[in-house]
Amino acid sequence: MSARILDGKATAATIKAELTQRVAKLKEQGHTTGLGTILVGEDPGSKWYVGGKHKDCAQVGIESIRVDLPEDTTQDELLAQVRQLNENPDCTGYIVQLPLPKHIDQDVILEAMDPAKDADGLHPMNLGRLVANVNRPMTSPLPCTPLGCVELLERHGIELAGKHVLVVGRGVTIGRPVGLLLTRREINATVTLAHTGTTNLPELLARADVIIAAAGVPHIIKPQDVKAGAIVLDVGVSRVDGKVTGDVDPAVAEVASWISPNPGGVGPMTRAMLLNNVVEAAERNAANAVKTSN
Ligand SMILES: Nc1nc(=O)c2c([nH]1)NC[C@@H]1CN(c3ccc(C(=O)N[C@@H](CCC(=O)O)C(=O)O)cc3)C=[N+]21
Repeated sequence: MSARILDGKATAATIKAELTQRVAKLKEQGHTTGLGTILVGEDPGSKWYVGGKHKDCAQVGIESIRVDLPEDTTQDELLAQVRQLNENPDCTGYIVQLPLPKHIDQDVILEAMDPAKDADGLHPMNLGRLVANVNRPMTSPLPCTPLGCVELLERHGIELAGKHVLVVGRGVTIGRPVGLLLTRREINATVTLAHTGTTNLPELLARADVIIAAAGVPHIIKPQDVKAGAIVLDVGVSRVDGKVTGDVDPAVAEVASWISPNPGGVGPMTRAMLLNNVVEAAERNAANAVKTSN
């Protein structure tokens, strides 16, 4: 048996086509949609990601504002840039590319962002809203990678209600928030969160209906670890000999029913969901403008 492919690249292209329409509609109504990025330092991987986000914006008609700062930027200088984007009316949403240099406190920067412009969904206010809201529709930005995982499964017709999902990895961008999203009432999955302190990972892996591998350890998930017919999302990104390498051994495709490739799976979906967050923020602004003018 060979698993079917959760094609993130193709799905992201479909989503981008839909977003293009929504951006055009906003434009007709006189609203511009703009994404800002702040990059600190010279890391080639981070530069490549940021460059990709600007290309994505150009494709869907979103304006983009790029702020690149030197590695030795102080925390106060970065805060000043954050405040500028908070005030800039052409910037509908923005991200501060992570990780930041060690001399800058990431939490201080994230907390200084306007939560309404937080395109990554990582501001503590927005993470808190995700914790607090179980039933009601979410009206605040959600973290892009968890959203990308959910959207990738939904658009392949995969139902998550009642399924046992094992998340491997407890990072703030995916591991911790994805469980909050999957246990919302409208999705109704059951979630286990495993991490480096977990003592029975083999047992948990063997039982899982869905595995979300987000540990950032190359090929830690092996075919013998996985239940026959499991659905496997490969989220981890490492570089081995310069090549993008996921957390999932490609041989897992012989055992799983569905698998997301890496590259070509969750990565492109993360980028599409960033655009989605910016467009949703612009749509909320447009709706609020109508309310206040009435
Ligand atoms: N504030 C912030 N927001 C982020 O969303 C954020 C971040 N910081 N820091 C770094 C991580 C990583 N990340 C990826 C996005 C897209 C791909 C992606 O599209 N990858 C392609 C190509 C991979 C390649 O060839 O290098 C793929 O999977 O097919 C991967 C990784 C976003 N991140």
